[in-house]
Amino acid sequence: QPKVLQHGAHRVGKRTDVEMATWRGYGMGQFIHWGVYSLFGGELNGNYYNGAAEWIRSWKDMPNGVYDSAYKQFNPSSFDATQWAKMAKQMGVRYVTFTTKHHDGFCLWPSKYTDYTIANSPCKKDIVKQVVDAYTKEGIDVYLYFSIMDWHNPDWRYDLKTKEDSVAFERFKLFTKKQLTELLQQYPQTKGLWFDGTWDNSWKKSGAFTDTLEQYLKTLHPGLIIGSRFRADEFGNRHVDATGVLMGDYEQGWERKIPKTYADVHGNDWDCVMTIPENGWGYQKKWLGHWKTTNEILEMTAQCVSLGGNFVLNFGPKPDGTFRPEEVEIAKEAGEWMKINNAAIYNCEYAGWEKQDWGYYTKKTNENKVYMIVFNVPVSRSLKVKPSKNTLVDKAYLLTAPGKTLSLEKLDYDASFIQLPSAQYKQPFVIVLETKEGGEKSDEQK
Ligand SMILES: C[C@@H]1N[C@@H](c2cn(-c3ccccc3)nn2)[C@H](O)[C@@H]1O
Repeated sequence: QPKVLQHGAHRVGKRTDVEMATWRGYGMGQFIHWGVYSLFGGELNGNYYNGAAEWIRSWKDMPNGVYDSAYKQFNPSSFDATQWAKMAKQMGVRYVTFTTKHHDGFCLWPSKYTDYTIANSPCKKDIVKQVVDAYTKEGIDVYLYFSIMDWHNPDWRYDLKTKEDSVAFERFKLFTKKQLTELLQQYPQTKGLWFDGTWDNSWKKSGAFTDTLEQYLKTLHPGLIIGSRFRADEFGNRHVDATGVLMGDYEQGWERKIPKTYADVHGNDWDCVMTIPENGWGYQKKWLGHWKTTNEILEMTAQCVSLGGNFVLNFGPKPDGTFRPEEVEIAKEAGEWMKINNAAIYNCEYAGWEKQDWGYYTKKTNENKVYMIVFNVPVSRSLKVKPSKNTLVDKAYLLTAPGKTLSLEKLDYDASFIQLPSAQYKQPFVIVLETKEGGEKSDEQK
């Protein structure tokens, strides 16, 4: 493979513009999966599909005709985008990613390029517009999810084996470009596009097209943010090109998984998208397996921010447009915690301090402040703190009690103990460490 790629990454390292700096500081986001699949909720004739509910069309027990005519029942009587946006605002999320078209091809906006849209359902509302407008009004940035793979479009191909395949896929690529143009022109508040359904050979063999299309979209919409799941290089590599450079503005591979260490993120921007049940993004009548508690979700949020990323939690509204009670409760509880502690989540980054058992460090961007987000108080109530080299702790206090300085008992090897007052620690809490330069010079600085 040649040293210089024609259609690989065009930038090495993070984007340095203000739009990406805003994205980097979000901390917490919301994903929403809503569409025709929500009507089924993972169930048909009393049988439950044991895969992800939004994939129910691919279930062997789901006749295509049954699924493909179901949009005629899509009539969310209780849909209220303002209510959705207010719930999200209360939760403390700062961006939302909303499904405009999932793999099934049903468009939640009145696209001119297919009849399989909300305009031909009983609902008729421009759902995408209502969501974009309502969330933007609440001050939450909107990103649009778009599945390249489109099971409804007869020109979609999983692979390009014949001349006919290639002719059809050319039509499909043009259709895709037109729909994306439509979305950016009709919903200009959009800050980015979240692509999915790009793992098949047909797309991997379209590296040059993905490069040209991404550049076209960014010209159409300057500042647009697109993750690494969109592109392929001319050799069919995805996410990382043949020379090992990320293609995209952030690493978009962290779906239902969180990096273990900072090394795992390879210096890229990234976010993790996560479901509340173990799997399944669209509404599911019966959540199979474990559902995450609010404390688990807060710990995942802290974990992601501590490793320089954002945490995005998915909600799957019911066909009537309301949320499950469990989702409403999680949004409320998480919001109560975020209201008090969001300083340790918003506009924070990887601190680079040695991880301790009590929880996670985050560092306020462009400030000499490190936060300890404490989830596990040891029976000794002594929290070990070991700043990075050439950094000293000047002052420590609970975020909720800035006037009461916590004492640090010095230990060997540049570490200290913070002795917590005896109290009941029922909630995760935050300690603020005001830092200053000093201590032993790091190897590089000698
Ligand atoms: C954000 C999530 N991405 C979609 C997805 C993921 N996958 C998938 C495909 C191959 C391996 C592992 C996961 N298929 N569809 C899910 O349906 C949901 O939209």
